[in-house]
Amino acid sequence: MFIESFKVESPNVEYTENEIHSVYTYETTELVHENRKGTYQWIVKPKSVKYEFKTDVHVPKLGVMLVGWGGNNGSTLTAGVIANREGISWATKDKVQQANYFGSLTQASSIRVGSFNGEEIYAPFKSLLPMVNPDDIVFGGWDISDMNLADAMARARVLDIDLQKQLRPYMESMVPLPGIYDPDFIAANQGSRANNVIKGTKQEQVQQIIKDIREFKEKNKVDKVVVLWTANTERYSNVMEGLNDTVENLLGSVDKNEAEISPSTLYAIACVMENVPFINGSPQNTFVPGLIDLAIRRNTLIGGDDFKSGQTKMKSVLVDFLVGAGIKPTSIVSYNHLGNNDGMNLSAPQTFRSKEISKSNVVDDMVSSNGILFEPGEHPDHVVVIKYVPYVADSKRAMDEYTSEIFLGGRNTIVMHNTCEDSLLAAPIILDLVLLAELSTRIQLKSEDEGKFHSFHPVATILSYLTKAPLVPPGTPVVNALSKQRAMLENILRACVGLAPENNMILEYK
Ligand SMILES: NC(=O)c1ccc[n+]([C@@H]2O[C@H](COP(=O)([O-])OP(=O)(O)OC[C@H]3O[C@@H](n4cnc5c(N)ncnc54)[C@H](O)[C@@H]3O)[C@@H](O)[C@H]2O)c1
Ligand SMILES: O=P([O-])([O-])O[C@@H]1[C@@H](O)[C@H](O)[C@@H](O)[C@H](O)[C@@H]1O
Repeated sequence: MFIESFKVESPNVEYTENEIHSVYTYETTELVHENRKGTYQWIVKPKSVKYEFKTDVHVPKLGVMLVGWGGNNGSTLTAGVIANREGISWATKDKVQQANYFGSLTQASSIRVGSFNGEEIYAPFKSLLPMVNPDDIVFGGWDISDMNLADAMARARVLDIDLQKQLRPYMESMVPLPGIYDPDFIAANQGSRANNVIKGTKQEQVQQIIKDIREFKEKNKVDKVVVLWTANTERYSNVMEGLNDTVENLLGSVDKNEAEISPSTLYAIACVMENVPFINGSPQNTFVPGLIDLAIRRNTLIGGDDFKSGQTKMKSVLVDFLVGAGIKPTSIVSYNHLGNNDGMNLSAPQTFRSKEISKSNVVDDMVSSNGILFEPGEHPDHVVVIKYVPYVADSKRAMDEYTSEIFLGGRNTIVMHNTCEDSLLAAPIILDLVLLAELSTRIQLKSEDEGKFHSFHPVATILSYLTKAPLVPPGTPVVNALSKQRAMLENILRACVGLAPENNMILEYK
């Protein structure tokens, strides 16, 4: 059965006018490796840690500024939110389609809250904690192309024509602000659209971004801004001592107009200096060490990298299933072709390499979790191929082959064809990223060993379900298995309202 909302009644949860305050016992383990009677043993000790969570229930008026606003993802997301807000429906060749938020975890998925009279009871994921209603988001942003959002939507060739016609009046007045353009970091084929760029030194560009954010906030009277990069994939920046390895060196390099500081890092510096969350939806290493340290120093949320939308999302499910079932993946070949501008940009070797890295590392944690199947350092053959085929446009065609070893020397091969409508899959993920980033900045926590409440670590691992290459604080394990990432996110939000983690035991019926 599905319910629309619920309230937790517990001595561990207090709802006040300003916050939800919960006391939560975190059950974990402590491991020791000790010499017991002459032999070393791994000892696992269950451990309980008391936490308190406080969630500010005042949902802000949220402004979202997209870098690459005029792109396929940016225009599709903007269009989708307007269509939902205005309750637009449109004719397709099959039926009259209503706007929806399908593909958004926060807007279209559910959680189990218990059972009632022998029936499992589920509620909307978004009913866990007060979240921004996406219909209320004010969009803005930057693009190196000056095309207005209505024309950008048409250029993207993602949405039905009848929908586009109804949206045009809302979007034609939306024009991206000039962006920071550096041809050295994206494919040369992007140069023809770069007619809307910020001139000046890197420092002047950073200051312009800061000014843009302030003016956007003032003009739209928003309480908070979140900035998200959905611009083209850049090549990796070289990380070098003295250049970008520390805060001082990074900011010094900007002052010296060092060529190796990328546009995405400049946007991120501006956001962190302005205490505005910055999320990287692409695979490049925007977050060089100096920037991570700057975000930590200023306690400003950063998150990324690279939306996990289709082929890789499936991979983080399938490999988790195989390894979890004791089946040994030995060869993974991921091919796809696409014909949008993203694909055209990725046709350059240096930008493709950024994507190849994020699409390849996604199985590392699952492989290293099973020493029965894999020797230390052993991993499946893993190949990623991306081809640019203009005709298919945004309708990316992914073809995967997973070969595994099974019982008694058997072989299992899974072949999959997955038509991922890239922007229609990515847009809801962008929405979740900005909504969850905003929510997480309203949560404070404190363990029994800590004297005062504090925010989550600025490097937002809570967003990892939505990214191919989760950005984590130094020394933190990277988890890519989709089910674990979703469980982590849901269980943290459950803890904020004093609900135990979903353990799927349903002992009541055992
Ligand atoms: N399913 C998906 O679509 C998906 C999944 C994962 C990652 N991504 C990443 O998301 C990004 C956007 O994808 P898309 O399909 O919307 O691409 P797109 O090419 O349609 O849009 C990118 C936009 O960014 C603009 N741009 C480029 N450099 C800029 C800069 N420095 N400042 C401001 N604007 C700039 C371009 O003019 C373009 O309008 C890409 O990096 C892509 O790899 C997409
Ligand atoms: O998320 P996913 O479908 O695995 O990966 C996608 C790639 O397959 C595609 O080639 C690229 O253009 C998209 O930006 C996205 O990164």
